Amino acid sequence: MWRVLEFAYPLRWRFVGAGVLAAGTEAAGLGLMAAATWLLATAAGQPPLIALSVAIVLVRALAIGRGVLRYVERLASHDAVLRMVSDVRARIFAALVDRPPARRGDALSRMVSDVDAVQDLLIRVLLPMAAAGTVALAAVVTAFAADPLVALVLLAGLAATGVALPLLAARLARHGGARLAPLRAAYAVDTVDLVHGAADLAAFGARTEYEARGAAHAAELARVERSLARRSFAVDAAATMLGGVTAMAVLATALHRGLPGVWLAVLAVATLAAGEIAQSLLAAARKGAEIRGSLDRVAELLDHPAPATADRPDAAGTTAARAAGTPAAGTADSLRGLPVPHGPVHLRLRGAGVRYRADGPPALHGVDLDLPPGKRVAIVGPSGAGKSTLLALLTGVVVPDMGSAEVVAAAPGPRPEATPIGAYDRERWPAAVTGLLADAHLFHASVRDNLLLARPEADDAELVAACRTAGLGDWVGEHGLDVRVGEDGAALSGGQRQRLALARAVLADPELLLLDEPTEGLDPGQADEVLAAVLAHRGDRATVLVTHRLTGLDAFDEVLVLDGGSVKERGTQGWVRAHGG
Ligand SMILES: Nc1ncnc2c1ncn2[C@@H]1O[C@H](COP(=O)(O)OP(=O)(O)OP(=O)(O)O)[C@@H](O)[C@H]1O
Repeated sequence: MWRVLEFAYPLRWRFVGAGVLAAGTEAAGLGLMAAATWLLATAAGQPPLIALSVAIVLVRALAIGRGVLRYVERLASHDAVLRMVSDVRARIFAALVDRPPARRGDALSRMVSDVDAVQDLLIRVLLPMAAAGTVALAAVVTAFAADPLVALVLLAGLAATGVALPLLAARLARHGGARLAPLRAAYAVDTVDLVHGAADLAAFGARTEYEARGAAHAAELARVERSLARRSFAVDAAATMLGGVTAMAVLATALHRGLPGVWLAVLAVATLAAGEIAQSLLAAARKGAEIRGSLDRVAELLDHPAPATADRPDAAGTTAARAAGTPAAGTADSLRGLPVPHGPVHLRLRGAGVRYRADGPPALHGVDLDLPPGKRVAIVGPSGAGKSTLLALLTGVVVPDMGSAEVVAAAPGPRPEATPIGAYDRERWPAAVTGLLADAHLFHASVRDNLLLARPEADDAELVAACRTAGLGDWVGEHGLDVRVGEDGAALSGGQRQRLALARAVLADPELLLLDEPTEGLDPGQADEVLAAVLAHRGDRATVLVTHRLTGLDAFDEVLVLDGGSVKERGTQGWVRAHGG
């Protein structure tokens, strides 16, 4: 909680203002009850109207003031919280972007609810607690002025309702959350499996079994939720009863102490009202217990920016940032670095190795590769050989654990001869090196928007030309650029999806184009045609192609065969021909 509250510090006066308004609202409510009771009790004695006029004005003022205060308080508290949350959201987003894709999914799916928890912490937990605590204390102090013993009884009643019961409610909520979380997770997994896997479950006759499993989890979840709801209602009922008992105890004490009749009425009604304010702490305590996990996750994300490769505490992003002399990854600053060179770049891998897990085998090791401007390299190898990892080194998403991945200076200058790729401005690095990478994502937007991502200033003619190069020219001619592609390209066929992703890479037109199996899903004839068109478009600029097929590699200067993370063979065009390409 404290880590998250650091974001509230710059807005502290706004929060103090919101707290004062919240306390004012509660105080106005309590004052209204007390003043109205005094007015009714006094009016029963039929005094001259002049004796009641102040109370009448006060009741009106408090009745109107309470509504106005509540409105202004809502505006002020939400304004402060939304300012703070936008800051937290930006920091979390930056931390997530720096995570390796493999570790983003879970954090991403939770991000929305976890950030909402930050909002709830202030609006539903801390501000109500501060307001209720202040007003309850003010009520006790006021009662003290009437009679110390009455104040003591009131204090005991309010402490039981506003402290002991909320602690119990928070404990129950924590305990309940721990029981519900795995059941809800299982239920969510069942639902996703049943919806996304519906076709496969039907194809393998497993639908009934999966439905039965989902129904069993749902029934168990409902049973646990019912039992927790019963306990929670019992606490609510105890709080209501305690409010009544406190009011009666206050009344009895006031009678015993011989307080005047009007005071008896005012104290009894005001005690009931104060009890209600204390009861609102039950909801705050429950909410507090509910959002604990979310706050821990937010704090963890803010405190420990993820390394850029999976499960390696001291790798990638942080190494890159250190090498570049920039702050650690996870902050927006980590995206800044050296300016990306204009014009052709010369990249070089020397003994480069990557290890995703400290206790696992390296995904890549001892790889040497020279990529001067204009060179075309093909990387072939079986699945899991490390081909995509090699491309990730060139994009700077992954930083080598062993060896180096560097940019070689074109001419001697003030800079060192070679600079790590990770030292460059990550936002702008794609101008030098980018392409069609593994599992390219298509956005739930139009063809045009998906393409413009690569080059926002491109005009329609350039978009259509890129589509034509990728073999999507006819389709775009027929459907236009404004047709929407669906979630991750779901409205397109597999081949169209792949071609659109390729067109985007072609449009980006970097100095070094990376293509990770760009023709996957196309039949061999089409694949050769598309690859030839892309290479023709590239002209004499550098390209690295990852492929499973040896055909069509005549146009490449070097072929690298990767297996088990290391280079097993390397050759030139002659090598390809000798291997039947
Ligand atoms: N984010 C990751 N976390 C942990 N291990 C990973 C991660 N990415 C890849 N690996 C592992 O590293 C090895 C190399 O993977 P890589 O994706 O580079 O292979 P590839 O040659 O591109 O395979 P494919 O042809 O199937 O795409 C594999 O054993 C893979 O399981």
